[in-house]
Amino acid sequence: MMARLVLVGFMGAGKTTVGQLLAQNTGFRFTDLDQAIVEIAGRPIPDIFAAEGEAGFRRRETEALAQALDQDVIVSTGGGIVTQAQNRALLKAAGAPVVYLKADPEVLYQRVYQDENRPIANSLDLSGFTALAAERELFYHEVSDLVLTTANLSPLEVMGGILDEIQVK
Ligand SMILES: Nc1ncnc2c1ncn2[C@@H]1O[C@H](COP(=O)(O)OP(=O)(O)O)[C@@H](O)[C@H]1O
Ligand SMILES: O=C(O)C1=C[C@@H](OP(=O)(O)O)[C@@H](O)[C@H](O)C1
Ligand SMILES: [Mg+2]
Repeated sequence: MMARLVLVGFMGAGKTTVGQLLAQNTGFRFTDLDQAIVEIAGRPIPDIFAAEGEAGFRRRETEALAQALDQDVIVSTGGGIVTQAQNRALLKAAGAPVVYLKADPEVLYQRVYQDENRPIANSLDLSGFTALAAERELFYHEVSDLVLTTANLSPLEVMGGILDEIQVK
């Protein structure tokens, strides 16, 4: 069994929102890796970061990714999924189409910097956030089959853009 579709992209790109919409629209089950990690850990993401460090969170994330890719689900990843070589290898070998949701860091920053559930966004100023996006940019391209620029698109329009290009069935 394998995943139907995987969404990647930087924090705030709409992976969780659009993944949920895609699942509703196609009837497939939905797995958000962050939600899966929180369920297994029994505590919210900032608490995992505080107790286990980012390294602890990344170990949990790789495990959650490997599991989800083996299931019949639509998968939304966290923005840092591509920072680990092992995760990039898993994504490239997954067989499922991987879609990169792309938008300007300025737009993304406004969406997430005040969100207390996103410890990394929370701790960075705009220039740090932009630099981190730039560091990851090549990796998102490396793992993805389709790049969708989401500027000015609503979540429903982003979903439509994906379904125009990829047959999720
Ligand atoms: N296309 C969009 N246009 C405007 N706001 C969006 C869009 N996609 C997501 N959002 C909003 O931005 C925030 C981050 O979205 P989310 O789905 O959590 O992103 P991600 O999972 O990629 O970090 C949420 O408040 C969400 O409602
Ligand atoms: O970019 C990152 O390093 C992270 C992104 C988050 O997911 P979203 O991309 O859904 O915010 C979450 O996995 C964690 O806070 C770390
Ligand atoms: Mg998310």
